[in-house]
Amino acid sequence: MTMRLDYLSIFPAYFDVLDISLLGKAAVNGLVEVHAHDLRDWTHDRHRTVDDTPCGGGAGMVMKPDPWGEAFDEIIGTEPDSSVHVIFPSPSGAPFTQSAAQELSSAVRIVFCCGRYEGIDHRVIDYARSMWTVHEVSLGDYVLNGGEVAALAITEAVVRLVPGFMGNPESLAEESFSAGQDGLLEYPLFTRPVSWRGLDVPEVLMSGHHGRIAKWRRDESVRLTCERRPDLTDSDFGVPH
Ligand SMILES: Nc1nc2cc(Br)ccc2s1
Repeated sequence: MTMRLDYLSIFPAYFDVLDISLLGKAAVNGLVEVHAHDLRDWTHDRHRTVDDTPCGGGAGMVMKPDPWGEAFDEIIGTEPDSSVHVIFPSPSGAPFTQSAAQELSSAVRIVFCCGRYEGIDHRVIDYARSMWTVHEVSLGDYVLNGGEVAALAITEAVVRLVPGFMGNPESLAEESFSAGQDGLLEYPLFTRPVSWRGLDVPEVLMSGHHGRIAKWRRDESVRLTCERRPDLTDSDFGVPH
């Protein structure tokens, strides 16, 4: 099954980067198909205008609905289809999570709508909700200049979970937030040399005692999660299962 990814943006060149590294390889072996589109291709005036002043006043500009609607008609179609996932990165979106990435990794089509300026006319999102499965998502409590960087981050989080993408899918099981980690942060990692600039690999990791190593790793994951992400902990984490 090939996952088709479309990107609508006034800066489609942001997505040239998807031709390199693992993502490029996935495209080559047919796992994903990437299409970036310039929203201005659906304007009809000499200046290829995509924005206008906000109704009700206020600073900045808002993206006009017309180009988005015409782009949707051509890229996605005019019939409702809940199997199409349309993602609007937005500072006011719901936090994007690893479980959302996991769910999206089985999608057949994902369309990223990258806003600029102060944002997109809300009717575009309302229209999209009437047609497809829409996700308004945020990557964190900070504001970017547009949705493109967020779309790239979401793409990477999703595509790496597509079956067949990662050479060694076992490595996914032990990552932060993965189910295999019980949603805990990943433990610290070490490799050779055993001693480096006066800093040594924890002895337990060199002991060859798998039970002790597993316990050390679990304890470190719980410690890190409690320290850095108390929002992820619940009363159970303190007590190893
Ligand atoms: N954190 C985020 N900031 C922004 C800004 C714009 Br403009 C569009 C999308 C996003 S996602």
